[in-house]
Amino acid sequence: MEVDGLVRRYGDLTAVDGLSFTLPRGQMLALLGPNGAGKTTTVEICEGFARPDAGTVRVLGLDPWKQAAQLRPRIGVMLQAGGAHGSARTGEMLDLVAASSRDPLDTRWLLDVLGLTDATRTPVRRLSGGQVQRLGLAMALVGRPELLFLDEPTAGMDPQARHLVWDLLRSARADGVGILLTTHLLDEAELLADRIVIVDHGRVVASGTTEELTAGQERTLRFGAPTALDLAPLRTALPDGFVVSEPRPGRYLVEGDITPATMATVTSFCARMGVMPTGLDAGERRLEDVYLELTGRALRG
Ligand SMILES: Nc1ncnc2c1ncn2[C@@H]1O[C@H](COP(=O)(O)OP(=O)(O)OP(=O)(O)O)[C@@H](O)[C@H]1O
Repeated sequence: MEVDGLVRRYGDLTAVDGLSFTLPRGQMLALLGPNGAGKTTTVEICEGFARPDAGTVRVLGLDPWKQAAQLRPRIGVMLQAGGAHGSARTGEMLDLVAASSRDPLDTRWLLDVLGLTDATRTPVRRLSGGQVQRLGLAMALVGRPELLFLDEPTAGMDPQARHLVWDLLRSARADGVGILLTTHLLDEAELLADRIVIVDHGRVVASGTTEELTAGQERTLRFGAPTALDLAPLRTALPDGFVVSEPRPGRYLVEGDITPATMATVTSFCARMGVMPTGLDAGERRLEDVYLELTGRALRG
């Protein structure tokens, strides 16, 4: 899937402002961004539900707006609201979607995999929030899509359901299914996605693998040990330019270009002193740190 220079306006508002990214077949890409960043608008255009004002979009080699009828049977869409009729029963709803696809998965098997067998005869409106989400995922998967669009798929799910869904998405990807995921759960993106695209104000502000986004030389190393250690041997053992201090009793800080050799020096110093370092931490940046640096901490409307 290729999105190039995508623009979408609503009156005076430019919701998507020249957005570009690619999703290779069989990979999982996470679109991240604050509320109102333009993610849903982008995904709707890729699904063929909305028309772009400018730019080009190719999904499975097709133009999603002009060739929507050809594209639809090849993609699976999981909507935030679930997309199921409230009065239909869970099993009936899934059967209905299955009946409209050429080679559907076995619906009983799918309900079982998603832990919905006991809810087969339950009207959709009586399902819990997490069950509705799982039904939505079943509806997206039942037609054996080549590409899956998932809008916050695990929002409102308990940890058990979330792990189940993650496993299911990993096995779909292993079967060659491409996945475009939007999520506000940065640990979910970090855990699952091959590539991350961070969007703000309708533009890409960063993209790459988690490792690429969080890369950079660490500048601090912290560890805990008994208070008032004699730090002179550690200072001697470290290269010039390193600063070693005990900013709080029992918490030690090493500042400089932290490398594996720095770690080794610190642990062998501790061994010589006969102390056990605790919480040895090289100030590793997480996706959340990068995300907040790029998009700020201010709340969005
Ligand atoms: N049909 C519409 N008419 C007018 N404005 C719209 C319409 N759809 C979206 N917008 C506006 O476009 C902007 C982008 O919205 P969009 O739903 O794409 O953001 P999002 O990144 O998906 O946000 P969220 O994380 O809250 O789902 C927002 O300011 C939104 O209010």
